[in-house]
Amino acid sequence: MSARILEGKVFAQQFKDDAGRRAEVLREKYGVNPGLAVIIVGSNPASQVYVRNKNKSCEALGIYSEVVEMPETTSKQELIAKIDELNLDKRIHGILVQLPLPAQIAKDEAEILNRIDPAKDVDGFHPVNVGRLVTGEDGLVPCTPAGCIRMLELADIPLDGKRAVVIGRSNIVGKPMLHLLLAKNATVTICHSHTENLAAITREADILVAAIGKPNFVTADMVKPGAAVIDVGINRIAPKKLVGDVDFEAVKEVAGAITPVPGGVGLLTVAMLMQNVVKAAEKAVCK
Ligand SMILES: Nc1nc(=O)c2c([nH]1)NC[C@@H]1CN(c3ccc(C(=O)N[C@@H](CCC(=O)O)C(=O)O)cc3)C=[N+]21
Repeated sequence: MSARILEGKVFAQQFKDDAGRRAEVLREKYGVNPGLAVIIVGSNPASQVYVRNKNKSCEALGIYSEVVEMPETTSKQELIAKIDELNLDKRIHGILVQLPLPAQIAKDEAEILNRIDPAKDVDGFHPVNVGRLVTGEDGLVPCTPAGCIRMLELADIPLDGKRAVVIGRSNIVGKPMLHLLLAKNATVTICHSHTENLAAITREADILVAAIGKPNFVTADMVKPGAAVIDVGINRIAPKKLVGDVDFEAVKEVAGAITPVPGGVGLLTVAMLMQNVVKAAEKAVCK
């Protein structure tokens, strides 16, 4: 039997509708419109879809959005000066520095991201927000993992007591995913490039999250029959061809539920970004 396809747009639309209603309340009751600033340094082609989808979503929800384009050769000091300016800007409730950064400042990534006011850190990458996630305090949660968890809940896929396996240990997906699944009482295992016997571990997963960045990494023999498979990968294998980390055609015959790429998790990421911008604006208003 073929798996249930978890269509990203169905879930993303619900998150965006909710963000739109809350933005409307902020405008009507407080005269405040949520605002997002996206800083792009240089031109990374992989980032362009994301920027396009973010702009479209902001427009649809009436959220103010500003794209700050800085040259490829921007120095750390120049980027930090821009962040400082946006930290003080009253119209801006969310700041996102598009990753990856160009080579000459890539090594300064942590210092740069840590400069963003945690209250405006809509990516949830600042150590203050990471700490809140780990301890279970309310904060801004990274968009991709947050979207995956909300989708699993809306899709009625049980997490409590279940085995969840995350492949990938990035700060952006793998690690926050671990904490979100743990908070839902799943038993969580993280696998990564040094994991021995990876397939034996993934075959135990009731929920399998693939965030590796390698096309077709997860094959059908690695999946437990009936498992929910969440594909976080976005791999461009040709100018117009996007694939995930999961061998979709084969795995959908084994899994119970699966997300497609495109049309899956990517759309949730954008929707959760809208939620985070609105949340940051709500907190700013109620301070
Ligand atoms: N600070 C920062 N935060 C990020 O969250 C971040 C980033 N930098 N840098 C780039 C990556 C990539 N990313 C995507 C989000 C949505 C889609 C997306 O909307 N994908 C759709 C459309 C695909 C298409 O139209 O080709 C889909 O998968 O269906 C793609 C890619 C966020 N990232």
